[in-house]
Amino acid sequence: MTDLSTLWEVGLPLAGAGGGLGVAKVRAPRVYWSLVGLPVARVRFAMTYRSTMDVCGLTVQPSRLRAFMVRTVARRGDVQPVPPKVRRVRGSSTGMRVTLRLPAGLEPADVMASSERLRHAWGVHSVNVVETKPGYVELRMTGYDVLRRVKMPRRKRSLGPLTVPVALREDGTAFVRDYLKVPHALTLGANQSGKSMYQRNLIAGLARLDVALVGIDCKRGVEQRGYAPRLSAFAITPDEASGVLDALVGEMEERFDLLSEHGAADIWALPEKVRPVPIVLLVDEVAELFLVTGKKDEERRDRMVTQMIRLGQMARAAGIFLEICGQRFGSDLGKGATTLRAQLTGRVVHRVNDKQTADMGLGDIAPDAVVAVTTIPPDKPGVAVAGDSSGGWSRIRTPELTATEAAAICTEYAHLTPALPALAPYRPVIPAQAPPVESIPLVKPVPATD
Ligand SMILES: Nc1ncnc2c1ncn2[C@@H]1O[C@H](COP(=O)(O)OP(=O)(O)OP(=O)(O)O)[C@@H](O)[C@H]1O
Repeated sequence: MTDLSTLWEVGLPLAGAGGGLGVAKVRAPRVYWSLVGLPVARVRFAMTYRSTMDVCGLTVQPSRLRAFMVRTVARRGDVQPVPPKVRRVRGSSTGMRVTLRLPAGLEPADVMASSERLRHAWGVHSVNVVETKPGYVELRMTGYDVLRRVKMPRRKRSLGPLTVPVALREDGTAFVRDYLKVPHALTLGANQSGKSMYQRNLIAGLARLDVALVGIDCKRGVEQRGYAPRLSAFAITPDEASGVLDALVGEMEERFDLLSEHGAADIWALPEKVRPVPIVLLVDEVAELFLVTGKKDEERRDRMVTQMIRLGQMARAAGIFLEICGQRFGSDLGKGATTLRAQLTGRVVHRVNDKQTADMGLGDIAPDAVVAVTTIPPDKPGVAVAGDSSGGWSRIRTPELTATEAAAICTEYAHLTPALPALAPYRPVIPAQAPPVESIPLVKPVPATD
């Protein structure tokens, strides 16, 4: 009887706690990691650090001075190889970060090459190795798959004037679109891969900033219609798109006159009172701009492509940035496609249907990332590989945001929409009474521009 009641009193709470942790592991991985995973990982790391580094080949022979000190001062006969010095270990709600000082003879690439082995040795979900400064690397470990259910980290410091956190990286940090660092970008992906979700997150962030947004969506505006209240100009047909691109090039030339008047290299060097507002051009399904059905279309297509290339080559200094989206972007689109692509150095590639498309997106800037794109599973929409011209890349996933939520944000921040005289003919007309997203009229009749 006593045994039974002891079993009842002790066993039941234990079983309950075990069951609770099991549920937390699946339903609330952050809580589970903070309560169980992190303490275990810390102990495991501390106990196995030296041996793990040794078997991973991340140790070096000690210097002569050190060997001498060990033999004479510490009076030890055997002189052990030296692993990188652990400078800092920090836990977070998603993982653990360890700063290492590399001894002479080891370089960041050596540690990067062993990241898979380190991951298995310490039983964590992933280990990313980042060089923080010469001689130092940070091991960014995640305790669980943070991309399974995306929760963006809280912003600790204010980001720059033209930066938008768009997605979560697999190391638990925010993937930030920074227009001052990477002015023009390309987003690729097959149907249902998550391109629209990426654009929604981007526009939801941009809508809050002091920028003018210009939309080109030649699928009759189906994707961007909801953003209309926050757009300074909106084109839904190739003719309108051509007019908008001409107007943007005209605006760029005027801004260059202003820069040369003030002897400024870019708009950020201008006095605040004359500085024009930055413009972000969002192009949905770029292939629509390349389509031609006759001779007349061909002229318009060539003109549009030339204007986009000009913007890509020169518009950064004038504060005009390109954000282009499509399913594919290769030479098969037509003349000028690869020249334009070369200007778009920020790349985000979602799941694609073939390796060739992954190559189009990342082959020229981060060749190592191409294989990562081909392994994105179809049941994980929104997962993408982001690369930039530095050759670095990371796996990212956007948080879920519905079209209605993105439209509501654009309506909320509609008062920030600047009127750009050059683009006035393309300003969407929004009725005073906010209508349902589907019934927002699009643009005024477009005057002939040529
Ligand atoms: N980050 C994400 N997390 C969860 N679900 C997502 C994510 N991104 C996209 N999805 C889902 O995947 C589906 C396709 O997403 P989306 O419409 O963004 O893809 P797309 O590439 O724009 O497709 P299409 O080219 O056919 O318009 C949607 O049901 C969306 O809810």
